[in-house]
Amino acid sequence: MDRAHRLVVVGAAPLIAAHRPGPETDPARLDRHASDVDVLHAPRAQRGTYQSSPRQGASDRDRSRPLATTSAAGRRAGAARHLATWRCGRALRRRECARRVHGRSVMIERILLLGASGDLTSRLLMPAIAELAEAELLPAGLRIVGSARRPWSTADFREHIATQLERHSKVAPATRDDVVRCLEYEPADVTRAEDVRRLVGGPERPGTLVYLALAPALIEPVLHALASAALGARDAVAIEKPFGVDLASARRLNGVLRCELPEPSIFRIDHFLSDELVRRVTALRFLNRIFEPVWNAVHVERVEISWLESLTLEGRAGYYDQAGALRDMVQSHLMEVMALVVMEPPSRADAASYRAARLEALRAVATPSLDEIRSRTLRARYTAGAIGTRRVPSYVDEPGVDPRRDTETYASLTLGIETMRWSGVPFTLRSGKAFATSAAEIAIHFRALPRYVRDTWPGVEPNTLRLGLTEPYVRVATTLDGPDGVAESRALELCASPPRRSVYANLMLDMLRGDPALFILGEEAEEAWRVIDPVIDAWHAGEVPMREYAAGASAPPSAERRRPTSIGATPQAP
Ligand SMILES: O=P(O)(O)OC[C@H]1O[C@@H](O)[C@H](O)[C@@H](O)[C@@H]1O
Repeated sequence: MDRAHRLVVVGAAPLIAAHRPGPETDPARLDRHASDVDVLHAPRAQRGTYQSSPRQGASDRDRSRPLATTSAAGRRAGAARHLATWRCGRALRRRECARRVHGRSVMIERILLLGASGDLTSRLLMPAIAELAEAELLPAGLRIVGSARRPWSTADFREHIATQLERHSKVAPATRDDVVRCLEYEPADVTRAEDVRRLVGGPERPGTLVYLALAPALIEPVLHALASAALGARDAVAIEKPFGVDLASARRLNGVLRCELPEPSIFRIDHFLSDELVRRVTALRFLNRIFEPVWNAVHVERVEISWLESLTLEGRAGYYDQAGALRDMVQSHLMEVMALVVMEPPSRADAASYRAARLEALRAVATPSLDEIRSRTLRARYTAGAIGTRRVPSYVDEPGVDPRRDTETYASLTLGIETMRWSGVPFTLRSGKAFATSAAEIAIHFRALPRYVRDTWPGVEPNTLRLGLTEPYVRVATTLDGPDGVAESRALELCASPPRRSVYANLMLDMLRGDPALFILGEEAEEAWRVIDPVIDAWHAGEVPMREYAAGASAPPSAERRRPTSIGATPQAP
């Protein structure tokens, strides 16, 4: 349905209340209902705005903006602003949002950090908030309430965060002091509904972002506890990855979340999407005419997305030994990066279209068959070695690792995409820990030139486009006519500007602005698990042998060095 035809019901509160899920609600009915109706953000107990869902039409941001105004003139002005913003596209909207943040008209007035004594809060969240404070991008008056089991007072929490900011943040001491002064602390057991209700507060509370900075095992119980706190239209929830441990658990989490909040207020975090380097892949494709015409199976032979790290466990065995490289990196981050390479240009410059295009890309990934899993996936684990001068023990000897879990520290798989654009092109995703150096990039390998060209100009190489995921480079291997008619390969290199803000500052800012574009949809998480679940099952069943590589290796295990051949459908002729 087009925006011009949407139905706005003023005073729909009783209608909404009638459809709020109760214990007796049939989930199937609710799902059906949820797919054709969106409840817009309007202050609870005031006006309700009820709209038949355009799916592709309205942006999530537009949906989340309260439409209720007090006078006809105000409503007209609001509508004009609304339309202008919608027409001007994402770039302008971003600027407008920045003004709204400065102008204090953002919805989020309080951040409730559950898991406030943990590593994520100290190392990433509070430094991100401090970075935004230094850039004057925090809404004035923002309150930050930390909560964890520790029986701290607010003064204890402030002292703890001040020390952590000194270690992990580069902001000026005055900013640090300002941020610390915004902090409060309330001890709680966040798996208990009454504790969560107390933390969230009653209906008159400020618009609250509930940030679940918690261990994966706590997410589901905490979401159930949160369900009893009756989150409202001005609230939002942020959830870190991994989103579930398989398809079934991701569906369960989505079920709870969708009963509580509209999709644009659920921020499922995949921090790679907020990384300015990763985001460049869509800018490169959609803001330049020269790439899009060759971005398809006619010209591209294969695509590799690699994320190799020199990091090892870094004290995270408790989590990592249960996850492994496939769940930790491939199911979430690399599948999302692949979606950015695969997706069609969004039909509009708004969050809803952008997310829908990513989701469609993931939907098109073929579920690998057992034969494909045997021949096109690889798992491996590091053995003792050295990374530079650092001696590294075998993964199985690392503290906290249970060798019976058979956890991989390197995973690679080659997938096929069932679309007209990509049919037949193998996409290889690989990630691993304990390599000699960190190397992360997207490599688009173009098809070879016709044989007579290769015969006439020896040395001619097919083009490869490489995008750095941790370094701001874009390189294209090109060929020139060298002396004596021998082809010379040269790299055209674009050195893009370094990122402006840290990844967590970006994602925190987007949440405060209420912009969900760079957060994953529930269905995206489910599609990624659909692809990965059969691989996990086959690996557990011993269908693919565990290989080894020495810590400090400079390349993936040798079994993977073969080029993958066409996958799924027959490739189109070059
Ligand atoms: O380099 P970044 O941004 O920390 O991202 C990589 C990390 O991403 C995390 O999500 C993974 O759990 C880590 O294992 C990985 O090291």
